[in-house]
Amino acid sequence: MLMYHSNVGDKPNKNVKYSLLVDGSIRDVTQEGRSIGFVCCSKCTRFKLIVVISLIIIGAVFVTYKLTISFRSSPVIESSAVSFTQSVNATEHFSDKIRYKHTKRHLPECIIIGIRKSGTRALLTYLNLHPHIRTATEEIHFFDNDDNYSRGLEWYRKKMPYSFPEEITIEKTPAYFSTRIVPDRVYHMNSSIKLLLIVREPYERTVSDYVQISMKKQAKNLPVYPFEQMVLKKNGEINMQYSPLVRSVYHMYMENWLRRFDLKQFHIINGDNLIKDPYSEIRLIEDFLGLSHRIKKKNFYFNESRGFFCIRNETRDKCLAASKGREHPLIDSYVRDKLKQFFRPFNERFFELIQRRFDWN
Ligand SMILES: Nc1ncnc2c1ncn2[C@@H]1O[C@H](COP(=O)(O)OS(=O)(=O)O)[C@@H](OP(=O)(O)O)[C@H]1O
Repeated sequence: MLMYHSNVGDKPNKNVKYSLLVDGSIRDVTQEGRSIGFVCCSKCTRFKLIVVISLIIIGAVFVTYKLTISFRSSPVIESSAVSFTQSVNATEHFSDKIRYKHTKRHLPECIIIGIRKSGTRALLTYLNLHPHIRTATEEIHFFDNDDNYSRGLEWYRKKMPYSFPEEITIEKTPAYFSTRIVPDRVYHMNSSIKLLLIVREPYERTVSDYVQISMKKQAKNLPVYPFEQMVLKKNGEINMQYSPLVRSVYHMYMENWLRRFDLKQFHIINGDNLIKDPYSEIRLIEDFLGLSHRIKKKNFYFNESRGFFCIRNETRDKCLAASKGREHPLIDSYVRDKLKQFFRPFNERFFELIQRRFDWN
């Protein structure tokens, strides 16, 4: 039904305020909307015809727009049905299972390459709040695992969530940062990819890595030794064979990545700050990815019992799994100071490489 101001008829009827186009004819109505009869189309002026045609075009554009929106909001459940409760508790899995029309699986345009135990899961979970970011739920280990890599890029692509072309797909596998072959392989896939690297104070990260490995050993009934015994040799020297410690010597790995990629392709996230102030770190990432600021302060709330930030939006309220934010053992202060001292020159080298400092030293 289309309305416009009317002046039809030989003798203007004061009651007539508008005419409606009904089935190709024009019907006059009063301002109150009462119909007072049909007026023959042949009396239409050229002006009125232009107005009618314009309104039809506007209507057609509006209908097309509405149809586009409805395409996007009518998901197709791809595999097993997921209940609403599941969707709230495990939204990342949920987004993997539903497929919106006009979406495809895309190779990632951005990868979280590490560093292990620096908050990579929290980072991915937070970024998943953004309406233009799609994240792969699992760590895919494509570039660091020879078997997976030999399956080819098509295998990798199929591990990605469905996304619209304008959305950014992100995968995280923290082992990428410390695996020598990975930069070459990533470069081969996409030399202009964006890389997110989250780092944490190296001593804290080492302890976190130790705790993770100890828990896994415990679960397999394997013996677990104190941290101090693992990081120091019997003669008191630092045990450079201990992998959680070696993984905190960031500059070695960074040098390897910078052989392939320009520093501009990296955004480095302060993992210690992500714990304290996730919102400000996420804003910087939105800028780096060229996205509008859609993740808001209100999406984060501090959960007292967890001692960490959790997230919420209209559909979900989520804290990370209990395996994130584990209690750390109390470490002998002599060993702690010795390790911090040990990391100092390596940290300096890392700061030089990334042209930025953290307050670790
Ligand atoms: N919001 C929130 N909730 C819980 N935990 C948080 C959060 N933000 C950052 N962190 C820190 O993330 C640390 C685990 O890092 P990763 O996710 O990179 O670990 S992993 O490499 O994927 O295993 C984890 O380390 P630990 O404290 O040693 O468990 C946390 O300190």
